[in-house]
Amino acid sequence: MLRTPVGMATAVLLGVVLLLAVVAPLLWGGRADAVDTAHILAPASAEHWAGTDNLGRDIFFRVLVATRTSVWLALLSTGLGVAVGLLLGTAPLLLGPRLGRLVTAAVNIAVAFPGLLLALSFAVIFGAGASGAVPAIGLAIAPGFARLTQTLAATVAGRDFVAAARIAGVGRVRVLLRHVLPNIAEPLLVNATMAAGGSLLAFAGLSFLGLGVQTPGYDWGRLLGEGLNGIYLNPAAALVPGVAVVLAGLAFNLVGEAAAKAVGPRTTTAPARGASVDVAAPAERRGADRAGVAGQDDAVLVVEDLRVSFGPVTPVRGVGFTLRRGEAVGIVGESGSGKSLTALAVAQLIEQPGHVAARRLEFLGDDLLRTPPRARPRLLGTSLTMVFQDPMTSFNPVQRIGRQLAEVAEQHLGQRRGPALARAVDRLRAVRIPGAARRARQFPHEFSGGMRQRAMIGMGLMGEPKLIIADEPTTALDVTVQRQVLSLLAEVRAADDVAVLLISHDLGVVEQVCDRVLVMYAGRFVEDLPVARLRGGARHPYTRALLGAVPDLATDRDQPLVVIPGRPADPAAPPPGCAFAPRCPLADDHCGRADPALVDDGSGGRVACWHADERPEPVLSAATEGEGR
Ligand SMILES: Nc1ncnc2c1ncn2[C@@H]1O[C@H](COP(=O)(O)OP(=O)(O)OP(=O)(O)O)[C@@H](O)[C@H]1O
Repeated sequence: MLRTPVGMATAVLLGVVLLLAVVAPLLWGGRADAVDTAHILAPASAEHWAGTDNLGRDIFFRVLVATRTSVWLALLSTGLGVAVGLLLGTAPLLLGPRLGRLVTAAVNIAVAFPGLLLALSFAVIFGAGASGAVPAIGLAIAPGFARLTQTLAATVAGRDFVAAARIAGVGRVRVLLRHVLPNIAEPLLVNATMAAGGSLLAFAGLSFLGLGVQTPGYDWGRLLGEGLNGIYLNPAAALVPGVAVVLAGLAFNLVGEAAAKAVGPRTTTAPARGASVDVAAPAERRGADRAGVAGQDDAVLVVEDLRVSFGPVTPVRGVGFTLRRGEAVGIVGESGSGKSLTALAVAQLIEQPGHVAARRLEFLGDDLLRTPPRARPRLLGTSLTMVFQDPMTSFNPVQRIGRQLAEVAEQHLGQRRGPALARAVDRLRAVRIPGAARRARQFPHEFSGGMRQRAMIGMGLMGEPKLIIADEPTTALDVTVQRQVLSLLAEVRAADDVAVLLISHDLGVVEQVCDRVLVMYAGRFVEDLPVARLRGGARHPYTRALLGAVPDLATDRDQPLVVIPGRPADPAAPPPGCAFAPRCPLADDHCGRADPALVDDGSGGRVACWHADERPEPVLSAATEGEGR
């Protein structure tokens, strides 16, 4: 913005205002206070450009000299308002959801009062004078700023890189300082600068009403009030301080945009390209013992009867599976079937009002449900890596890639900045990022989607992850890059014996990476089978329907695409009996009444269907309007 004529003019204007605030009292303080009884209330003239006041003092010089008091008091009250607003706005993040809700409610009530009314009320409470007006205006602008901060912080707090940081065990304050605030700095700065312009006007208003600066002190508001008394004799006496207030306010407002660009250019320029992976978790020393314990039965993750609910709605309704060292398991299913919630529940990332319950939820032998909440991030942060889908939210856009990787080593391995950065470069090299040292100094938006994903896997390798949870990691990538990323995942898995839980709606991706497939429908697993048996050996009508809906080279392009008839079950009202029954051509009355359990078939698979052993007619129908996935 500084390169544009308007931006430059605004910056110059603010520069002049600030310069005057510094030098005017030094240069013209004497002339502004010089009493000239021979020229009392003189109109504007060549000698006195804005006339004189009732003591014959030059109004123009008084306006110049008043710049310091006006600007200084406005900045002071803005600083106070911003500080209080930031504290209130970030309280929900720091205090947790319950106390946070109280603060949010208080802020919402305060925002409902008009700012000017608040300022006037506080000014009366604190008493007339600058020392009362500063906190009055500060407290009046704080609620608006708090609301803005809350909204912005909540948006950023829900993004994947924050979830990633939380898995990695980064504390609340650090998450706030390193991940949340830098990403909301730009709009906050714009708002703060505009608030300074507003404070300037508010202060002028209070002084004008006699509640602000008191004699013998003076600011623009006071000069404006005095000038208005004689406006018919000397309009310039009111006009000049009025113009000063407007110009200075305008300068603050317009320059906010330019300042914001200077502070956070990366947040505004980060483009969206490709998907990405998130978080990392290294292993610390005790991870080795833990692996030994887990090694007895090789189980990395044991899940039994896992349920995730939001109030009366239970989108995940009792799922169970075991993941062993080096094993790759895929969860497939239509959108909304509960795949992501299952993964988030394992990573302990379900937020209130969500509730997670399970008969067993063990990671590397530790009972996650019995681990105190404070210890969970530490436990997971050392051995769990999460790879998210959304390319825009996986990395913190305002931190260099190398720094973000290094943070993991600093946090969990206790490494110093230098060695942690060296390790970050080494890990980037390990995931085949060309020019790793140079790339480590770049920001996420300078990486392509595929590179960002590889970098995220590299972040996972900063330690020694035992489990990688990848939630649709390649959905946003083109086929070539997708293949590279999947190969990398497979390599990491093979090299370090890492277990992989891959969430995908793409059966092809699951087939490429996984040993086993869990087919999810309406919050339950309906089939669990080895990948080798997926084509040809699937027993559940839903699994077969999913397979039938994937076009292959033999698919007749002249025919409409095959879809699964009907709509996925509503998690708020799952049908009684088998949830798939309303869409299943094999369904009978019994299916509509009784929900089949997931039963071991004795040959390495499990299926939940009353008709699993029947060879059904195809459950597919041609696509019709309003139907489909
Ligand atoms: N925070 C939440 N509050 C209430 N309901 C939620 C919440 N998060 C998810 N759900 C609901 O839970 C169900 C399962 O969501 P989930 O994200 O696990 O589905 P999914 O199978 O991963 O789908 P997709 O492939 O589209 O991500 C959906 O119906 C969703 O609307």
